[in-house]
Amino acid sequence: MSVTLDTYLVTQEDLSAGRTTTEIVDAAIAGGIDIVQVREKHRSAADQLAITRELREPTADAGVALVVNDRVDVAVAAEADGVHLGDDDLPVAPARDQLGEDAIIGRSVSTVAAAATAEENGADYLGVGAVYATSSKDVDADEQAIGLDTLTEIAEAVDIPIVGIGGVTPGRAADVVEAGADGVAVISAITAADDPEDATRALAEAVRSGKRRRADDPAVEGSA
Ligand SMILES: Cc1ncc(COP(=O)(O)OP(=O)(O)O)c(N)n1
Ligand SMILES: Cc1ncsc1CCOP(=O)(O)O
Ligand SMILES: [Mg+2]
Repeated sequence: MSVTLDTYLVTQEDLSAGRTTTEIVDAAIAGGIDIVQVREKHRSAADQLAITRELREPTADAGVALVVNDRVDVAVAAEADGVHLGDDDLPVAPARDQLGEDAIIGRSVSTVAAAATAEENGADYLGVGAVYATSSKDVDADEQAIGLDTLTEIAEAVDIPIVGIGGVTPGRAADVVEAGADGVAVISAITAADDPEDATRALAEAVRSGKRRRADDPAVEGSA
């Protein structure tokens, strides 16, 4: 499995100022989004399935990967490209058994040890965070923002791609990528933006800028 992860939209309709998830995703596709995760945690499985099915054709037509948060069963039923799994979900290996070798399976981590384990277990990519404080997800009191230094340690510890998530904005995305992420995952930076299409473009430009900065860094092996 190989997937582009530069810009990654995680959906959450209740942050979209009255617009539907499909409208937000359509705008993100127009702005060049690479991958979309259906994360409508307060909706029923039936609703999650309906939303994912509605997004199947437009994402496939645009060459945009479509994954489902938490629910392997919804991903199978909607013929999504994969799932994004966290600590409370099915482990990677049984999810792989159900979804197949070609499925995209992402795993959330916030420590080097968890990242190494997820890689060993066959995850295709890691969602690393929360990098910065966020109000889009309830986090336990002991789960503070991990910051860029921990993200760099995780990036250096694994060979699979990682995306930084949590409080990422167009103004911060270049720093996240320069610190070692392959891309950035966001909810509010696109979903709550006045113009989600423009916000997606701004994120993509910031990711390119972070990659240029990393390539130019003499501390990075093989750079100029
Ligand atoms: C890309 C990406 N990274 C991390 C997460 C967080 O997943 P999880 O820890 O399972 O929490 P919920 O999103 O399920 O509340 C993610 N969804 N996507
Ligand atoms: C789902 C998730 N996992 C870690 S932080 C987060 C929320 C990201 O939302 P935002 O981009 O609005 O901070
Ligand atoms: Mg989850």
